[in-house]
Amino acid sequence: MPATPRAASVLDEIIAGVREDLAAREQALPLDALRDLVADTAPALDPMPVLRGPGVQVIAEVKRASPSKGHLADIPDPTVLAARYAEGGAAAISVLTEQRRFKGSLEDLRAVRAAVPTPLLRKDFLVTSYQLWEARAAGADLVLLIVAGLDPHELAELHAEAVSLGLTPLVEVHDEDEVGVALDAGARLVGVNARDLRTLEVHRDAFARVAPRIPDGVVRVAESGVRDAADVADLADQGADVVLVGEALVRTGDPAVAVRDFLAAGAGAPARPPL
Ligand SMILES: O=C(O)c1ccccc1NCC(=O)[C@H](O)[C@H](O)COP(=O)(O)O
Repeated sequence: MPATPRAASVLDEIIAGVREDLAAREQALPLDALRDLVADTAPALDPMPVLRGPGVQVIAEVKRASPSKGHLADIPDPTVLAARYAEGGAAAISVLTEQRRFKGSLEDLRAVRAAVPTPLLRKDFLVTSYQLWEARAAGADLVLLIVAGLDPHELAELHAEAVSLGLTPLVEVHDEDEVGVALDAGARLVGVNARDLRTLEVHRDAFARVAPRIPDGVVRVAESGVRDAADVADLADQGADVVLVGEALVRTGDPAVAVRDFLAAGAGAPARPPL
């Protein structure tokens, strides 16, 4: 009997849209021209020394909307929010550049780059080398690579190319099995996303379950569903080096104060030793 085809997950649908938009951009700006832009771009910053701690560090996200929550916040000028994050002490700023579901853009990333000196993460669904070059040309220092969105060979290739461009890849996993794939690709910065990108369910126990599989010298990031300082303190106890926070920060009255509160809640965490 023929196997029943698997239903497309939310992640599959997002990536299909990303590939369509990407094709249009590649048409408008061929890779050679993009490489020329990168040649004129300042080298990427290395966020790893700060992300190792001591204390839980914060990656603060510029996030207008999401597939799970819809509209989150009006962010007419992302540089204003980014400046508040930097003032609060964020170790890095994540800028969503996916347009269809998150209402972000590469223009947001370029604008934030021009406004703050903090390391920047291009938060998107990266599936091709072209997007790494785009990230670098727009001033990103880090890129997200999602294990569930790539086959292991593609992941390893993109990881190696990102590193050769000076980018620091944040390799995202959701379960224990994906940790092995991330490490095989060379990951030194692993994010455990509490949100299952296939269903959008948030599993609050994900970090506690998955983090023990991540070796000691690898920096561990807890992603998604962090609501408040108490969550940061719990994640610190579970071995998180970094929290990546979107919704709670874009919805708060004062993002600088919120980042400071999160840093204070995780201040006791020890530094992660080098690998
Ligand atoms: O946020 C979503 O709904 C989402 C859905 C599908 C793919 C990715 C998604 N989010 C990307 C992220 O990783 C989060 O923006 C990030 O971890 C911050 O999460 P939160 O603090 O819960 O806003």
